[in-house]
Amino acid sequence: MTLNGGSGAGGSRSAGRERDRRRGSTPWGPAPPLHRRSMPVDERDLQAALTPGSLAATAAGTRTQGQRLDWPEGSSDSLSSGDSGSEDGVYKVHAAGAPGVGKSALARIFGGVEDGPEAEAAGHTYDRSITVDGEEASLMVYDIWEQDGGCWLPGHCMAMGDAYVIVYSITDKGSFEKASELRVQLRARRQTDVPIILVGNKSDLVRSREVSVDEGRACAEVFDCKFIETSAALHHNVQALFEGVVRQIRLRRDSKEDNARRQAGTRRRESLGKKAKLFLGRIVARNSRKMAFLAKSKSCHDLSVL
Ligand SMILES: Nc1nc2c(ncn2[C@@H]2O[C@H](COP(=O)(O)OP(=O)(O)OP(=O)(O)O)[C@@H](O)[C@H]2O)c(=O)[nH]1
Repeated sequence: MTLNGGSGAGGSRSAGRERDRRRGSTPWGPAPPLHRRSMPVDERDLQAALTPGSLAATAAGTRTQGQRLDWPEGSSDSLSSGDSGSEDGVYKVHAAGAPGVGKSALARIFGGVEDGPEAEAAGHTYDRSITVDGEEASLMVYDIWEQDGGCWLPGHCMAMGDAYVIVYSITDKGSFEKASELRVQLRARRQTDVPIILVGNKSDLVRSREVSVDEGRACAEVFDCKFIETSAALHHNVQALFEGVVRQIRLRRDSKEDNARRQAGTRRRESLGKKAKLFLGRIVARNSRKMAFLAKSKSCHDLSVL
């Protein structure tokens, strides 16, 4: 996030920033008039905000305020009364990446916060309810990744996310390499199958491109995550990114439920002969491994499939 030496959490956070490390940036115009959904946080606020109760309360507050939160253009998103699928009702999404790649810009677009002085005061956490594929989801996007590659609360950042958006700038090879590092660190910390989306931002800066689309896609395939290129400046693919995040979380949730159902079914079939059971199990496992491999190797750019 572009943070001037302001007050509060934002001010202290920005104190050690090395602004000249930012690359390929051009000023961009104000965001379309959206409802603002952000809040300033400091470390204590964040600790409190991370408790399941307060997250649920935030989500509930979002709904009771009854505001409609629209994407910029041509969106089918709307506020509805349904529940989102995460345990506490809010999907927690972390934006990570090297300095100056556009994490804050993307988060602010999601939160509907306009660029400029208002954004400086807005804080680093953005919540919003969106409807994806006819089902409402509440998202809390955390833009709290520090420039030294850590986070205000590293344990929390790595442990509490329902999804991670690892951003690099297509104009900065170093940020691309950093993204791979982060991906490795994240997988080392998170044993669970948490969705990670690799985001090549600043796709509008075509002349300064240092990372090709193919390199981005290949990296996502190697690291087993999803891939999308965005331009926060042009608001290009930002909606697709956050809708994709929701779809990825849901797909994993659904696949866990399927597995649980399959296991329950297996227990019911215990009366079947042992040999037949083993035989069927092996065929199913072999097929699903094959299918998973094929799907993974072809679909890193498709955020609507696993
Ligand atoms: N041209 C262009 N500039 C962008 C884009 N996204 C962000 N920027 C600019 O890049 C600079 C850094 O953006 P930020 O959103 O502050 O980046 P960040 O990753 O949050 O940076 P830190 O908070 O320092 O980690 C700002 O000047 C933005 O206006 C983009 O898609 N295209």
